[in-house]
Amino acid sequence: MKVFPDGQLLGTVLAVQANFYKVQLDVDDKEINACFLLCTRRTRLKKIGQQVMVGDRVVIEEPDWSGRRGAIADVLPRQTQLDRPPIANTNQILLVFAVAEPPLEPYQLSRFLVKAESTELDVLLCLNKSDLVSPEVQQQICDRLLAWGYRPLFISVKNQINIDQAAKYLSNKITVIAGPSGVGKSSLINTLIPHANLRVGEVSGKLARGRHTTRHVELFELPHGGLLADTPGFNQPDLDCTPEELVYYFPEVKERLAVGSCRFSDCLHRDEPDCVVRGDWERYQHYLEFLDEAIARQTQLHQQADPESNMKLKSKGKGQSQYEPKLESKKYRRVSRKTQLQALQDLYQESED
Ligand SMILES: Nc1nc2c(ncn2[C@@H]2O[C@H](COP(=O)(O)OP(=O)(O)OP(=O)(O)O)[C@@H](O)[C@H]2O)c(=O)[nH]1
Ligand SMILES: [Zn+2]
Repeated sequence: MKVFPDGQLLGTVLAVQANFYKVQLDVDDKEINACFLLCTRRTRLKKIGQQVMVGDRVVIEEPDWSGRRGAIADVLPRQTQLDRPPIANTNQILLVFAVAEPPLEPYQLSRFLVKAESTELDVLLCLNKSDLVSPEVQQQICDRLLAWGYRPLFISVKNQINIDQAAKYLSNKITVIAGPSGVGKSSLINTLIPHANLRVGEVSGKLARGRHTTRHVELFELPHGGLLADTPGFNQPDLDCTPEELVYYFPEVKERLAVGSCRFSDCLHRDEPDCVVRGDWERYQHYLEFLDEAIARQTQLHQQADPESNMKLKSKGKGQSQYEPKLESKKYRRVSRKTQLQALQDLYQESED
């Protein structure tokens, strides 16, 4: 256990309930069983408005070992922050799809991938139920996804194929699992973490997923280190990026943009001349469809906002000012972490609808 000279301890918040935080203390020795304390938040943190989230790295003071209690004295700076689900320090998203039952739909997979990429976290792709298709079909799917810029891991929870490999990807990281309904996410979590006890194959009433249960975010500890959070099943995630950002969420196009650039800096890669993106790559049609959505969404937002929202007030000196169109600089502006990480929020909202 890491103990600071003044008796402080370091740990990770696994769950928040009412005003209590379940904190897993860091242990140096893997043989020692993880140690949990139920903690409160120091008044000083409340006063400065410092929230404590699931996933936060925290400093614990005054541990009471017999009562398994402690107090959170400080929160270390967050590396990442998802707002819905509210989880700090997530490293990656594990996208789970099935090769069959339900059938693998390229358009739906593409949507999930773009949504996941928009968080700017690492994206892992597991294709479950590989027991249901031949090795030849798996190879075809694999070749196709390689061209999309992804190397999928074929697994079968039923036949315990490649589960160790999947576990390796997750070790010592904080991972959020996502994917459509019925692909085997709960089955995978249960096989990775037997004590998680998620109910499998029920349409409603699942732990933390049912319509009528209170949203409860919890990180489950993986046996070989690392933490895993479940997300509710959802079928069509909403894309909420801007038209300019969209293209960057297709890994197979990033290469084209790395070696060349379009004639127009605000090119949306539809019918503009001298465009390096337009071409015969498989998901170009998906790109065009998602782009239409993003444009429609942006137009709607502009209409709701101030009518002068696409104009900015420019000072002309001597107290005078005048409206001018805003420059299209968004494409080269890196989107703020917060905006990117809000992308997963819809997964939660939609499942609650
Ligand atoms: N053939 C086969 N069936 C599987 C496999 N993994 C899970 N299943 C079955 O697929 C069904 C759905 O599994 P779940 O784990 O509930 O799927 P889920 O992704 O958690 O579904 P939601 O909770 O609706 O999001 C269950 O009947 C499982 O028994 C597998 O590897 N092969
Ligand atoms: Zn272009």
